[in-house]
Amino acid sequence: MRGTEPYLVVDGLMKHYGDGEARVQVLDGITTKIMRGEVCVMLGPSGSGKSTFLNLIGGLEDADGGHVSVGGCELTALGARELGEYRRRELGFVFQFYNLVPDLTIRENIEVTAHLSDSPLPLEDLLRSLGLWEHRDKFPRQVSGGQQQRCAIGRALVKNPGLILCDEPTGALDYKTSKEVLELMERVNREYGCTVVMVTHNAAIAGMADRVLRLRDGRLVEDQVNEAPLSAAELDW
Ligand SMILES: Nc1ncnc2c1ncn2[C@@H]1O[C@H](COP(=O)(O)OP(=O)(O)OP(=O)(O)O)[C@@H](O)[C@H]1O
Repeated sequence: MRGTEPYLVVDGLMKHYGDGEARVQVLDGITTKIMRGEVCVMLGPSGSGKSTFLNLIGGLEDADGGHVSVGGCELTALGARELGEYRRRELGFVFQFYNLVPDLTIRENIEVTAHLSDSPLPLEDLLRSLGLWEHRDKFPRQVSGGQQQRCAIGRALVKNPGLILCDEPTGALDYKTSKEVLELMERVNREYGCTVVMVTHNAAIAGMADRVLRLRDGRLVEDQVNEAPLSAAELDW
């Protein structure tokens, strides 16, 4: 559901780790513009810098050079406190291994982040929409991996964020459950209008993207708009 307004603007983004012989240039001048409401899929081999890219956009790490702006807010100019506020207001994160709190129920895992928002989505509607209503009082260990990932998506979404960053969201799931989670992400994007940036090893997932980015050795070797994305249900691998 791509709009026409640039939402995530990345210009000449640089990041390295280590010094001297141990120095690794992880991101080497990334420049792209992602429109509001786009589903953007980033592909690239292991070690190409995908997670680092997400961490910089998510304000979890500092860049060495270049600029990132999200919804008109220049991240590289923000201090630690303002970055925390940016994450709270604008961002939802979804990880490969769900990262749920084991001692909280499914409902409570989502409720915790709802409290961080000034305008959270209604919890009951969200639990029903995620297919988690009947599991709401269970603990994460009592539900399947797919249900745990649905809960993690709910936790990211309940804040009603502008941007959802997903790092290998289907990496730990089987084929059928992966498709269900991707269909949920598609619905979330359509219904709530949030921009989605999804990092994955699975090239087939690029079929549902409005924009495909491909990283190799810290450089963007592809930045392509997909004029006719497939629905998540049509993906196959
Ligand atoms: N905190 C760190 N300190 C030192 N090197 C790091 C650090 N984080 C990442 N790296 C290195 O940066 C490079 C890119 O890592 P990154 O995790 O961004 O790649 P990736 O494309 O997400 O890989 P994968 O698909 O395996 O998750 C790798 O060579 C990695 O070893």
